[in-house]
Amino acid sequence: MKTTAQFLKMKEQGEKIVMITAYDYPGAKFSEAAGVDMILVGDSLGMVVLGYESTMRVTVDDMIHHSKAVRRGAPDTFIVVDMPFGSYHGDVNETLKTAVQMMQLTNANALKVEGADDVIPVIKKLTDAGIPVVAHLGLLPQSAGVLGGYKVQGKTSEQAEKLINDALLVEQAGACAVVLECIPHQLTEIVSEKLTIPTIGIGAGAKADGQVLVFHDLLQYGNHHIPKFVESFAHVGDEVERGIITYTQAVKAGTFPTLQQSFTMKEDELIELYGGVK
Ligand SMILES: Nc1nc(=O)c2c([nH]1)NC[C@@H]1CN(c3ccc(C(=O)N[C@@H](CCC(=O)O)C(=O)O)cc3)CN21
Ligand SMILES: CC(C)C(=O)C(=O)O
Ligand SMILES: [Mg+2]
Repeated sequence: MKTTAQFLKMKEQGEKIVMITAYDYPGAKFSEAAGVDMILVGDSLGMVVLGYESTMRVTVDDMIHHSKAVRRGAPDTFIVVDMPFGSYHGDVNETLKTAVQMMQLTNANALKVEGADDVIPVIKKLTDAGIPVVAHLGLLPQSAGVLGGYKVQGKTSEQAEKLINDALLVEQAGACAVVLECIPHQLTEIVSEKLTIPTIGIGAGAKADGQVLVFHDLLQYGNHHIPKFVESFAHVGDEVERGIITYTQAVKAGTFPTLQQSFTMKEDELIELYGGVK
């Protein structure tokens, strides 16, 4: 398993960091086998796995449940778990308790929190308690209600300046990496140069130190809206659809199962049972 120190070294040496989200045992297993550097159990699971319209209804228990499965599937990969909406904005001691519970029950390597400002003390508190924290700036899905939807962030010089400053603040607070979501590529380049810790981009261009994509987006698994910044490297949904349609047709037509997929009783046992009549 890679460590935060190794991620720093990868940045120094210009080796890209590959991150993918995973939400269950098989997804984690495939990801580890493919050799990704980090897995994120994202609260995006609320949308792509649980069918909610946003990430706002995902709970700490949801995150723990899925993260445990991911750890079982990827025992040797660095796992980051999202703290969900509302779980880190109360009293900072309460947040630490929640964070400790998430770490202990899931055996994750780090937790991720969205934003700067009020979240800076949280990053400090968790880091001081020994919990590695990944920060998340730019488009903050947990604040979409306030930001006015899933919109690109940091397009004006003023917004960009605030984001650069926030990035420096989360680094100072102790963050071990920072996710940059949906910002102009030029801003990603500036932030990545200014920081010592690695930047992981999503919709943030090529200059981030690493990239992250949602499992179901990059594999096109599901019929959800796929954001513009995604490249789909496979079309798993088409295969799933084809497979289930074919199965349905086979059962209806009586072509499945055949003797090949059946269990057979020996002839003498059958004679015993029916007196030789089938
Ligand atoms: N399936 C999925 N993929 C994600 O990357 C993702 C989630 N869900 N849920 C949580 C957040 C929300 N994210 C999103 C979702 C949609 C857009 C999107 O549609 N953006 C518009 C551009 C908006 C603008 O014009 O500013 C697009 O056309 O891509 C962006 C980020 C990223 N995260
Ligand atoms: C989009 C990524 C960075 C995330 O936070 C998630 O998947 O929840
Ligand atoms: Mg998230």
